[in-house]
Amino acid sequence: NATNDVTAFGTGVFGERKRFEAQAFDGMFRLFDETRGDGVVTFDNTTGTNLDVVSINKMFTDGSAVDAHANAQITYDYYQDTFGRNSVDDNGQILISAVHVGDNWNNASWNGRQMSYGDGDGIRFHPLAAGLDVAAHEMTHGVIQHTANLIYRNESGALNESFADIFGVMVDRDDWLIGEAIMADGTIGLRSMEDPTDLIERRTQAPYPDHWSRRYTGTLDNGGVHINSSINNKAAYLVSEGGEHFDVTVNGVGREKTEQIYYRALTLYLTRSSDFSMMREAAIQAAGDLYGSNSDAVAAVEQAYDAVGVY
Ligand SMILES: O=C(O)[C@H](CCc1ccccc1)CC1(C(=O)N[C@@H](Cc2c[nH]c3ccccc23)C(=O)O)CCCC1
Ligand SMILES: [Zn+2]
Repeated sequence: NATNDVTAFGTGVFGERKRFEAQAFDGMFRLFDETRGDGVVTFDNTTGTNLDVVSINKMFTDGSAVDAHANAQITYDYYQDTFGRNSVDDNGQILISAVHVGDNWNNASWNGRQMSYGDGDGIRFHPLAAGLDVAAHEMTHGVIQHTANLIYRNESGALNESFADIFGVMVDRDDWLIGEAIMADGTIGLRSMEDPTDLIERRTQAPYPDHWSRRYTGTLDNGGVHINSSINNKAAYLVSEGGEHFDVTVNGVGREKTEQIYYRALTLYLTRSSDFSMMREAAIQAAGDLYGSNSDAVAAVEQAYDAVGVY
């Protein structure tokens, strides 16, 4: 209840000071924020008791816990402020984050109920909770689950992954890279929406594709869900920023219109089995609904999907 809500402080993985809502209880403090929906809660997976991360005072020193908690709050606020959505289910579902999952685990995940973050091995990855775009990526899987619920394999799965990347970079607004803050191996990020072929995908050791003709057609990674997502990522980038791609010129319409177009397509028009071609139609329809059927936005969407070879 409101009386226990406190403002607490902490230092993130990279030492930056943060301030966030937490809760006082039994003379201690815990990473449980009751001011957002039914709550934002963060726990340390190593304690095994599913207890929220606690502190004897208002200063939290577990960097992963501080970052996971603050990033979940930022992502909650993004969905509320940008789309009027109250958490992953639009009904205030509690946002749970677990940190220090696995043994130097070089990954993160959404398991249908919570976000989980590995500490990374310090060679390939820093603690993944430090990535705001990672938290937003994981929470967006929760949003997708409660909306189009795109099947997690082949083209529908690549769209699932692409939406998670799109809203990942929209929350962490500074660039079009996923994971730029958490790479320990000197690469610029995990994936680039601006130039997918700048980076190599780990399983196939191939550059991420930036055109449908370069799609992965194998069975690894559930049919390349983290690989072919880059085709739709490039299209979304072009809708927003514009550019010349495979001899097609796209006149971008900016991040504000792009995030509204993709959110409307995801929540109103896509279904579990939607493929890339349906993604094109859904984005055209959403852009038309929002900005008019003869708008720059509709033109940008058509040009962008032409540019990546999706019709
Ligand atoms: O949410 C997701 O799609 C990814 C979840 C992966 C997963 C799936 C099932 C069970 C456990 C983990 C996690 C992220 C991801 O894109 N992982 C990629 C890339 C990757 C990260 N660490 C790796 C280590 C080895 C190979 C690939 C990877 C993957 O798992 O493919 C998202 C943002 C950053 C990490
Ligand atoms: Zn994902």
